[in-house]
Amino acid sequence: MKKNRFKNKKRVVVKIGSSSLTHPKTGNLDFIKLERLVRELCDLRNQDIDVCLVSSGAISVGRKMMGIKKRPKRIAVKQACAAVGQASLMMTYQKLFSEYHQTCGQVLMTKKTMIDNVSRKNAENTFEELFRLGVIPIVNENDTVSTYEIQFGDNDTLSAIVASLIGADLLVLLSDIDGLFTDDPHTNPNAELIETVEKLDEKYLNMAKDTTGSDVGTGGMATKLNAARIASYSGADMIIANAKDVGVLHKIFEDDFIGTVFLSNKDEDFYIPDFIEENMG
Ligand SMILES: Nc1ncnc2c1ncn2[C@@H]1O[C@H](COP(=O)(O)OP(=O)(O)O)[C@@H](O)[C@H]1O
Ligand SMILES: N[C@@H](CCC(=O)OP(=O)(O)O)C(=O)O
Repeated sequence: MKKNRFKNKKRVVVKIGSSSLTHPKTGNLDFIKLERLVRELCDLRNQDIDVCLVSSGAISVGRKMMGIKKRPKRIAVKQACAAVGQASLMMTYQKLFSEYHQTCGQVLMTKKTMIDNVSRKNAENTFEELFRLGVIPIVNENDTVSTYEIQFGDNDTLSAIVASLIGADLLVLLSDIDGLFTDDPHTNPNAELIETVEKLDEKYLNMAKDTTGSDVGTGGMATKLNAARIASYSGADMIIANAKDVGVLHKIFEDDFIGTVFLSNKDEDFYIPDFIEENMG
């Protein structure tokens, strides 16, 4: 891989998962982690990089606020949790971003937003305008209205779709693990970290299990590889890195980090609505 590959990236999408935003023991928000994340993102903005955050956590935060101990299965319960949790999460983000004089905004999407030509174009225009104004959009799935037929279901995929929509050149998935391993390290202690994936073929897809390492995560490594496929076709590099030190974000731009890099392989014929219809219909 070329040295300094990430130094000149202009538009980055950063996704953080629920398990990385909350303390595993209590399920409460990890304010220190969030504060550091926000500082890192503001510093990227200060370098004139367009930044978009895809943040999970609505359901887990809402679940905690309403004292629901078990992971909800019923969709209506998840939606109610998301209604409460998303508002609270945004309040926290706005407070933290304002400490760095950074404006942020909320964008909630469903699969319909991307399939319908008018709403997709509107979403694209909104993102462009937010970037022009120097705002950091914070994206999540619109969980409160998104039933089975219209949901992405996981934010790894959503973040790649957003990266594709806004023409990002880098997608970073901050996870509870260092990157893609040869097998799930939680079940196989001999699993080894893969540093670079040049071409995402069967060999890698077979390594990624859909098991999640936490009580709040969705999709495990399988959805991350799906995201890598979308990002790569769209012309964005993708990195999986560990959210335990969110300082990894500036280290990426300094080319000095631990993680898995999926190199972009732009496909000029790649058209996101077709991909969604064909693969997630
Ligand atoms: N090949 C693999 N390499 C790394 N992690 C894997 C692999 N297969 C499955 N996993 C699991 O995926 C988990 C990360 O996905 P997930 O729990 O959805 O995290 P997040 O909430 O950070 O998105 C890891 O903790 C690990 O248990
Ligand atoms: N949209 C959901 C998160 C879905 C999701 O992919 O969660 P995660 O695996 O924690 O990134 C929420 O905000 O609770």
